[in-house]
Amino acid sequence: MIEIHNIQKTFGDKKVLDGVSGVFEAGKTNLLLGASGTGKSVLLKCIVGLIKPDVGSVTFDGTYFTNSKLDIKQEIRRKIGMLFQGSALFDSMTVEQNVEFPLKMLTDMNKSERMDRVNFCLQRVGLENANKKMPAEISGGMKKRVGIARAIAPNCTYLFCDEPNSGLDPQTSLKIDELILEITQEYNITTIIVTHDMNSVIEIGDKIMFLFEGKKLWEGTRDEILDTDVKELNEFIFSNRLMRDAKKVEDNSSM
Ligand SMILES: Nc1ncnc2c1ncn2[C@@H]1O[C@H](COP(=O)(O)OP(=O)(O)OP(=O)(O)O)[C@@H](O)[C@H]1O
Repeated sequence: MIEIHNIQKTFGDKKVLDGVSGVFEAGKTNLLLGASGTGKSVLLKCIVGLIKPDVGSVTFDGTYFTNSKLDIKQEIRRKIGMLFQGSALFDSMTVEQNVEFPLKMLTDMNKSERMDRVNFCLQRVGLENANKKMPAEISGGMKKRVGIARAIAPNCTYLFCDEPNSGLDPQTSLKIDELILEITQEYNITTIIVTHDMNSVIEIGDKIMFLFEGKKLWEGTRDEILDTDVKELNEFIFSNRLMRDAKKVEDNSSM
């Protein structure tokens, strides 16, 4: 479980995060939802320690992270897996070498242990025959799978995904969402996903935090989101025609 308390961040004269608090539970897909520029990525970076918040704290399973000593931070960082926008694979390395990379950096496994783990993770994401391929030779969806395999390779306790569906077609997006959900539940990972994709909300939104202009305006589950009376969230959701149609169907069936 990750807890954040009163996170505030200002760049120049722009207050990007204005006192955001919340709890992200283990074994659940926790979504950070909001329009472009509303502070989702900055919040994610504050949580993982890539940006230092001006005010506020983050704890990982009760261990205080913000302002902690380096060794405590490093211990927590070892348990963090990251899936970056665009996958961020190393282009000069094979798929296998990409997944092996964090094991070399973060563990004292020997070569054969590393290869066992690489093969296990690649199999888990459905890529058992891609070991020797280069990133340029595989599709966007496969790259995301390699990114997920790399993120979970060191047995992560916490998984952060920054817009995992960016650049993917709807069908592939759904498969990636399902894979993240399955892995989260199977290994009881605390997963935080930055997204503005309403399909992901409906498919995998165990818990959703809606950010608007740096503030948390709403939180709840995918079952609650269509009935919200928060004006800004309604405007965000129903700017999507499919969502308007889904709401009509829901309203008609409850009449
Ligand atoms: N390092 C930085 N220095 C100055 N301003 C920044 C920095 N990082 C982010 N910002 C600003 O903070 C605001 C929020 O950015 P952020 O990337 O968190 O938005 P977002 O909600 O993730 O948007 P998107 O969905 O488009 O990725 C933006 O106005 C952005 O320009």
